[in-house]
Amino acid sequence: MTLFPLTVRGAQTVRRGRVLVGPVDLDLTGAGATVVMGPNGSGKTTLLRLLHGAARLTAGQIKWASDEGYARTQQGFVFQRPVMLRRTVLENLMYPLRMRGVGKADAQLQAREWGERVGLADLLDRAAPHLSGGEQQKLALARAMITQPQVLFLDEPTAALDGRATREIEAVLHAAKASGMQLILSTHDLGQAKRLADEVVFMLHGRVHEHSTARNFFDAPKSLQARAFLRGDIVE
Ligand SMILES: Nc1ncnc2c1ncn2[C@@H]1O[C@H](COP(=O)(O)OP(=O)(O)OP(=O)(O)O)[C@@H](O)[C@H]1O
Repeated sequence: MTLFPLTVRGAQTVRRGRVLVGPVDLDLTGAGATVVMGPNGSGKTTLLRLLHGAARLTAGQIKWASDEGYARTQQGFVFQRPVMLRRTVLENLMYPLRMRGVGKADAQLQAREWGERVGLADLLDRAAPHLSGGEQQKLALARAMITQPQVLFLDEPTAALDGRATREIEAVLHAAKASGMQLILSTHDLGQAKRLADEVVFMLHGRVHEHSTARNFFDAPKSLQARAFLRGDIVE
């Protein structure tokens, strides 16, 4: 069962009388990687959380093509700052599988495989909170992917990382895309957006300002604000 298209109509989230995001209308067809861009405070994180069902929808609708319960099991989320269990890397990787009733031996086997895939094979017995920032983010990525969700949300997944860790994480994301996983990620890193995006959602003041193919967005942005943003100017 496919989750796409995702249909968003008049979606809005309000906190203490202030509109954080919306109203947003958006149709995502599952075209590989959707990169959400925009200046600080434009609502990227809130939009991702809304689409994932982690932020409360004050008005409007967000509908996946499949039923809601199934859609929930088919989504992973990687936060900007990873949240680790105070256990070993292996146990962190096994956790989502065990939660879904996978047997211990099988979970361990898959956890080892995924640990290897993201370059953590030598650190499986290390306490997760003792990993470096880059290692923790790789663990968070593997832990979100281990259940093989159809959609993976990533909120600035490499914001605090150096070039090498960023490259390694992007390699995992390219492999995920190639395997058919849909990515919806926010990033400040223009280079990363160009490397990963199939389409771009450009946010401004809590609204979707532009939604187009990556090629059109980077080569011929429609709005003045998007052009200014791509030039590195301050956009208000
Ligand atoms: N829990 C909250 N309570 C009140 N206001 C919030 C909350 N979370 C976010 N906001 C506000 O909502 C707006 C959108 O924030 P959001 O974090 O979604 O933007 P962003 O584009 O991800 O920003 P950045 O690039 O700085 O991470 C901002 O004005 C922010 O201050």
